[in-house]
Amino acid sequence: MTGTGKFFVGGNWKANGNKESVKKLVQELNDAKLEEDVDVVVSPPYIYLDSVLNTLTKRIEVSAQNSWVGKGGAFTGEISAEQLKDLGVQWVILGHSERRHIIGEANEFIGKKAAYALENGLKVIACIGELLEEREAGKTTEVCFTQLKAFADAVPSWKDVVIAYEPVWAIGTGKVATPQQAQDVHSEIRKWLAENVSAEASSQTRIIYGGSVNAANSAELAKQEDIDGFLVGGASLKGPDFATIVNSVTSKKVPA
Ligand SMILES: O=C[C@H](O)COP(=O)(O)O
Repeated sequence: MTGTGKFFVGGNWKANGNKESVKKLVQELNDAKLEEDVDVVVSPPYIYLDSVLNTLTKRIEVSAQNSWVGKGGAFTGEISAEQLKDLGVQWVILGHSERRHIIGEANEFIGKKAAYALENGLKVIACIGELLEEREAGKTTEVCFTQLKAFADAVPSWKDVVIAYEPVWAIGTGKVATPQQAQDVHSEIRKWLAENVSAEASSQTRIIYGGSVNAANSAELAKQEDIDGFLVGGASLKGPDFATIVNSVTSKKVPA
């Protein structure tokens, strides 16, 4: 089984940066030479979204790192999907492991967020992935499928959803999954989509990998048939490194 979707690379800046470093990063991205056949998205912290939208090349789309579960209102500290849309934001990352495991967001809540974001015209980067102890207990696919099902139960369509498989043990640790480890899970996710959603969702939904992706390891990962791109954390804070990861799409074209 192989996906047919366009290669996709997202840069999740998390809660990093300040006005000066964001300006520098935007400049680096504007100067970068990016392969054409890749969807490129960056995700700055909320407070920099507006300035990034106003200064970043339109070649690159912009994502929020979270959004509120429903209509905006009396929810102190939250940002609604309507507000993100109003600003011109095109994407939102939902279900990131840092929000699941540090903030405590649950599957059903995340699924509702995805449905509400889609309903309001945002595209969704839906994150799933297992903890180290879950992998060691042989529960990787069980955990991923449970998280996937929560999205599937809530969203009306997968057309505007990209799935990011991010094993938690690989995030920010420098311990990247091997290309084979990532490929095995991606292939299981694609099979799950075929069996539980539709053949169309299975072939067309991009399944991207996240977890210690960098400029040195992205080409090998990109060669795997079910890896349709990346969600990059730390390495997305350096424009030239992020551009190298985007351009690893060229190794996809070389038969592995
Ligand atoms: O959203 C991105 C992931 O959490 C990966 O982060 P990382 O590349 O710093 O490991």
